[in-house]
Amino acid sequence: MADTANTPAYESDALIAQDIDAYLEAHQHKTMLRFITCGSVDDGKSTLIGRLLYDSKMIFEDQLAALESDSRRIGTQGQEIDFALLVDGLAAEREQGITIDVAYRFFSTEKRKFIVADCPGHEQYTRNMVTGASTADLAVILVDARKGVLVQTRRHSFLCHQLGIRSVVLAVNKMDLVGYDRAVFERIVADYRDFAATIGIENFTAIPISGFKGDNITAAPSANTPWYDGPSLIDHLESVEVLSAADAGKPFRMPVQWVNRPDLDFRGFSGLIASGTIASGDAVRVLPSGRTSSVASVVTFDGDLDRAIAGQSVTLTLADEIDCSRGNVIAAADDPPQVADQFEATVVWLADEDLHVGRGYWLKLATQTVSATVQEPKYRIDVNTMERLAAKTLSLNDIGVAEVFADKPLVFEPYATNRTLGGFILIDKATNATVAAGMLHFSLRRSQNVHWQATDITREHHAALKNQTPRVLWFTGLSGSGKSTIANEVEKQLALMNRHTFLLDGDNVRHGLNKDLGFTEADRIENIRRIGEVAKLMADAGLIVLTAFISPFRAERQMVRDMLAENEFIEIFVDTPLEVAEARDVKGLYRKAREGKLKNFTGIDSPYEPPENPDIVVNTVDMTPEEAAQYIIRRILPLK
Ligand SMILES: Nc1ncnc2c1ncn2[C@@H]1O[C@H](COP(=O)(O)OS(=O)(=O)O)[C@@H](OP(=O)(O)O)[C@H]1O
Ligand SMILES: Nc1ncnc2c1ncn2[C@@H]1O[C@H](COP(=O)(O)OP(=O)(O)O)[C@@H](O)[C@H]1O
Repeated sequence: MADTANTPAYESDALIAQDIDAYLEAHQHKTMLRFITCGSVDDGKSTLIGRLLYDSKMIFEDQLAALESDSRRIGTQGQEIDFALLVDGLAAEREQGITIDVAYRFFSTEKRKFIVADCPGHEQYTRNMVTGASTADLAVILVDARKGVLVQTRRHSFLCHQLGIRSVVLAVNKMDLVGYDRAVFERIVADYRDFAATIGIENFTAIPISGFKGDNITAAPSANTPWYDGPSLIDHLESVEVLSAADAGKPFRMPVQWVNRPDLDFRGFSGLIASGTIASGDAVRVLPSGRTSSVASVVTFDGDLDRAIAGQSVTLTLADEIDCSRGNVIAAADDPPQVADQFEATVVWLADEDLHVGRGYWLKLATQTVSATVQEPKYRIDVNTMERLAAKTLSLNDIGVAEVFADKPLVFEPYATNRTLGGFILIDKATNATVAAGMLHFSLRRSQNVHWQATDITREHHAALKNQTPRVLWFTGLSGSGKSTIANEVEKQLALMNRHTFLLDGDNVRHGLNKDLGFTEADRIENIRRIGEVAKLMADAGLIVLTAFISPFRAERQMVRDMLAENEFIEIFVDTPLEVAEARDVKGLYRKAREGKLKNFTGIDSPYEPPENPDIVVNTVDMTPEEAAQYIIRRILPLK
């Protein structure tokens, strides 16, 4: 009965049949609501989605594809835009190697278009939910009326709130199985309200439904719930304010995606408006440089606009020739976002491999990409109990709060204010996989107060005074491979050639600067990071630096290479087999490690990642230290 009673009559069917152009035109101007459905497998999520699609006479994806090709054939573009939105999001994530188990479905009613992210399964729930929720405006939290608020309900609500979803619908489903009992509904709503307040959800809309029978899905109240005086689910989804509308009221921000320069006469900055509105004549500021100008024109594919708003893709031309490139943000001149390089953030770990504290990852925020490290988490959150737990690292599906340090300033806003400029992902530099999603809270005050001091005597001056080209000769290899012995020999020979050098090794680093560090993975990463920074300063001072550390991980050696000028970093692999180094056992450490008296020993129970493309390889089985040194020097000459 509810089935037929709730099925509305749709004009769109007739319109599609008679005048596809008119249909597409009307369709394109409807607002779009992105929402996520959360619930356990048996909460009736699939039934509900099926019901929504069915009752709204959903345009099935294959029909949409047919429509799309039809529209192409008859020269209309309207339909393609929406579909691309759907497909693009997925493609971008696939490129980043993330496993997505989120099904996105598209449907539309007379009033609005919808994209619903359906995140099935218990396994890897966090990863799925983060993927689905990060772009959603609203969450439908499904609760089985027979079971009430469960641990999953709490977890899903918490995650949605963390990801910035501010519209929550508590859909109390399977009301038919509790006899449409008002008291049951009200008790669940009261329970949920108590919980919601503890995690910061201030309000939500509770609707008693039956996905199976169709009660209160498209029309309310259903005859079975005369006591309910709220909207039907569809009514609510059609009328709730969408995020992009809210974003339009905020200050103007547009991350620059690319500089559009078809010829010498035109230079425009293209991007998607993240918030606010823009019109020609508006004063803008380009960040991080802080330069100001005003908008000369707002250009789109279909011609110039008087005004553009959040959610639109536009090209801006400016009145002045100022520097502005991909990754910059064009913002309201009098209300710009912040610029900083150190932050506190919530980090959701999405990869099988744990977070390496201190390792450099690519951080992508809007159109900006920088190298960044995550510090040891302040805590991680048990998503079932909301408890804060101590953590040394983050594992798959963990959510933690940690400081994040970027190697360059980022234009940002707190995620709670602006999802586009506050949300980021971390990418493993070696595998290119997305390993984390994050939400910036605020910048650390110390990062705002540290500024680069431009010095008059440049690194070029320093090098010229020493009459040499600075280099960092980075020796890497197992303990006992011969790094120190050979580096020492190289330094002696360079000294004979009047070169200005400095050898960094365990004796002068691990006993001083790094005496607080041991041999855990995180400590080794930090050890190499600091040594890299010191080597860089010394190279800036014009020196030829030699370093002799195991430096077991490719990622950190690459990090140091990236820190230095082109061709300055020379990776020298002291390629001594483990058996040989172990037989030498200069300090007796291999024996101790074999006896289990020394943990985390490289080559025994801690990994060594040999270089894939070292600049120089030396073989200490066939070469004496002197020969190896000679060979290295020949390879690095000339040094002027
Ligand atoms: N667990 C464990 N694993 C490896 N090495 C150990 C360990 N404990 C102490 N040592 C001694 O410390 C030296 C290695 O320090 P490094 O700073 O080169 O190591 S790392 O680059 O941070 O991995 C290394 O010196 P070398 O033999 O000169 O390489 C060892 O003597
Ligand atoms: N061809 C060689 N090159 C370097 N060291 C060698 C060679 N042959 C033997 N050795 C010996 O191996 C040991 C290497 O130790 P060390 O230089 O401290 O290694 P690492 O710094 O890599 O731990 C020294 O005792 C050195 O005399």
